[in-house]
Amino acid sequence: MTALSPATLRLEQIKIALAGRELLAVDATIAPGEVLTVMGPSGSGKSTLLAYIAGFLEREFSASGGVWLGEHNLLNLPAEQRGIGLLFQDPLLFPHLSVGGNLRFGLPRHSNDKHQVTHALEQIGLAGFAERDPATLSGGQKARVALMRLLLSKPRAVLLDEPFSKLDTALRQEMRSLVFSQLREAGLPALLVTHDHADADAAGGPIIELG
Ligand SMILES: Nc1ncnc2c1ncn2[C@@H]1O[C@H](COP(=O)(O)OP(=O)(O)OP(=O)(O)O)[C@@H](O)[C@H]1O
Repeated sequence: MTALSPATLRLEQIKIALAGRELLAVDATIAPGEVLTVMGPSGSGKSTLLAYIAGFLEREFSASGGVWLGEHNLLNLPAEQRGIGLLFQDPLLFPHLSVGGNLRFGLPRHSNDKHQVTHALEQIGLAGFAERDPATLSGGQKARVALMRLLLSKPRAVLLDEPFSKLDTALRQEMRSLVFSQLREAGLPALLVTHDHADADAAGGPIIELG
C-alpha cells in the first residue's frame, strides 16, 4: 500500500450552537506533525468540537464551518471514511483479542502483519507480548498498545481526548513523549483536548481556549 502524503487539517470558521446559543467558534490550521491543544472549562465544548471533526456530532447541536484534510472536505464523508484516528482517556482495547490481535485490528487484510506486529511491539517496549491477554497489562502498557493500534491503522489526522489523564505522573511524561514523537514522525496533524498545561507544553504547538 502506498503511503499517503502528509496533509494539513483545516478547521474553517467552525461554529457550534446548542439550543440556539453559540457554544464555540474555532478557526485554525494544523500542519502535518503539529499538535493544536484545545483547553477550556468543563462544558465549554472541547469534546463537541472533536465529535464534529470526527463525524459523530449529536443531533442536539447545530454546526457550520468546514473541516478540510488537505484538499478533501471531510464533512462530505461518513465518520468511517474520514481517516481520523481517536485516542481517549480509556485505552478501549478489545478484551476478546490478544495484544497482537488488537494491533492487527487496524491493519489492511493482506499485509505482512506478523512482522508489523512484532516491530510495533518492539517500538513500544513490549516485545514478546503478542499473545498476552490485554487484561493482564498495566495501565501504561494498555495505553501504549492503544496508541500503536491507532498508528497502525494509518490515520491521516488524530484527535486526542484527555489521553493522559488516567496515568500517574511518571507514566504520563513517558506517554506524552511517545505520543508526540510518534505523531511528529508520522507527520500527522493532531488536536489534543486537555485540562493539563503540562500536556500543552509537551505538545509544543499552538493553544486555543474555549469558553
Ligand atoms: N448529547 C447532548 N445533548 C445535549 N447537550 C449536550 C450533549 N452532549 C454534551 N452536551 C452539552 O454540551 C456542552 C459541551 O459539552 P462537551 O462535552 O463538549 O464539553 P467539554 O468541554 O468537553 O467538557 P469536559 O471538560 O467536562 O469534558 C455542555 O454544556 C454539555 O452539557
